[in-house]
Amino acid sequence: MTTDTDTAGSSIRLERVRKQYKRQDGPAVDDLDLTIEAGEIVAFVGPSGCGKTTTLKMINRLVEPTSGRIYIGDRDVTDEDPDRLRQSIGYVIQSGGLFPHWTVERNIGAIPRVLGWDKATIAQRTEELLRLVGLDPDEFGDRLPKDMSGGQQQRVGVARALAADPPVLLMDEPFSAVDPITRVRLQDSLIEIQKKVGKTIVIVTHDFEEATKLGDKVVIFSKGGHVEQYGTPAEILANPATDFVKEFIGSGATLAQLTLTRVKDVELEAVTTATVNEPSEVVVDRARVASSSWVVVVDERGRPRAWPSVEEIASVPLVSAYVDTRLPVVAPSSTLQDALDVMLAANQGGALVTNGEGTLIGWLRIGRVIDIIRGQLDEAQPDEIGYTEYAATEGGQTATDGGAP
Ligand SMILES: Nc1ncnc2c1ncn2[C@@H]1O[C@H](COP(=O)(O)OP(=O)(O)OP(=O)(O)O)[C@@H](O)[C@H]1O
Repeated sequence: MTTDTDTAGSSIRLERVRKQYKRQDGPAVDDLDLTIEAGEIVAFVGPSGCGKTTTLKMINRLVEPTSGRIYIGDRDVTDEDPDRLRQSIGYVIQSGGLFPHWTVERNIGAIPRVLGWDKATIAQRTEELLRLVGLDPDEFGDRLPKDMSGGQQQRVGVARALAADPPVLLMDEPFSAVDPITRVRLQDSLIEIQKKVGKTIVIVTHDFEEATKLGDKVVIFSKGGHVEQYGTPAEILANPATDFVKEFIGSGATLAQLTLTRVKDVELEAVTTATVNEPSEVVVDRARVASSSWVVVVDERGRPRAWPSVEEIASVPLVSAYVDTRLPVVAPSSTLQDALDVMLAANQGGALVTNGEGTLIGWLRIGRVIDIIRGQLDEAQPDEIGYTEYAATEGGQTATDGGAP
C-alpha cells in the first residue's frame, strides 16, 4: 500500500460517505466528508449512537458504505476486496479480541501467516512487536490470553494489529474495559509506540479526556455522523464551534484543560536512587546530601522497584529487594490529570516519572500539580463579581439597608 512521505502512515479520505442500515429510519452516517492526515492520531468522540463506530468500520469495510468513496493514501479502496483491505489495516477492539486458544505468538503472527511470511521472519517480527508494546517475549510468547491481565491482552492486541506493518490502525474503544490506572499506562504506551511507528491512527472513544490526550486532532460528531468540530484539542477547548460542542464538552472543559498539560511540560524533582543490597548507610548519606526524605530503589536498568523513606532504608543494613507493585508511576506523555489520579489511587503525595523504557527520570510532587491546576482554573474562570462587590452595587442591598437577619 502506498504511504505518504515522511511517515509510515497513509492519509484517509472519506468522500460523501453514507450508511443506511436496513430497517432504520435515518442514516447512521449521512454524507460525511472527512480527511485524516497521514501520521496523525485522530480521535472520534460524540454521544452514543452518533455513528462513530459505523464510520470507523467503514474504513476497513467491516461495514459496507451505502454510498460515497473511501481513499487510503491515493488508493480508492471502496471496491477493493474487503479481506485484502483488512490485511493492510490494523484493527484493535475492546479487550484485545485475541483468539482465546492461541498463544500470544500465534495471535500476533495471524496476519503474517495469511500473507505467507516465512516462519523465521514471523518469529523475529513477533519478538520485535512484543518488545515494542512493553512485554518480554520470553515471558509472554507462549502464554494463552486467559493467563494475562486485561492490560497485557490489550498490548498483545496492539502488537497483533501492527504485525504486517499496516499504514493505518483503527482502534474501537480499545482501553474502555481496563481499570483507570492501566488505561493511563496503555494510553502512554500508545503515544510512545506512535512516536516509533508513525502510523495513521483513528481511535473511537466515549471519553472526551481520552480523546484530547491521545488525539493530535479530535472529531466531535453529532447524530448521523455529522461533524460538529474537527480540530486540535486546544482549538476545540478554546473555541467550541457550536452550541452542541459547548454542551458536549460542558463542565468537563475546565478539567479537560488539564489534559493539555503533560508531565513533560513540568519541571521534575531530582530523586535519590539506590540499588538492591547496597549498604543502607551509604544510601542514607547520599539522601542527606541531596536533602531527600525518600529514596527510589531501582533495578539494573534504572526501573523503579520501591520508594521507601530514608528512615525505612536506615532500619535495615542493606537495601531490600522488595518490589512494590502499586508504585505511582507516570510517563512524560501522561497528563496532569493522569498524574493526579495515579497519586490519589496510590495514596501518595507524588508520582515517579519513567521514560518509554521504564527508566526513572524524576518525580513529580502533588503540590506542583495543584499549583498548576490552580493557575489554570484562575485563567479559565471569567472574572466574577464577588459577594461583597455584588452587595455593594445595583444587585444587592447596601449595608445601611439592614443586612442579614
Ligand atoms: N448493525 C446495525 N444495524 C442497524 N442499525 C445499526 C447497526 N449498527 C449501528 N446501528 C445504528 O446506527 C447508529 C449509529 O451507531 P454507531 O454504533 O455507529 O454509533 P456510535 O457513535 O459508535 O455509538 P456508541 O458510542 O454507543 O458505540 C445508531 O442509531 C445505531 O443504533
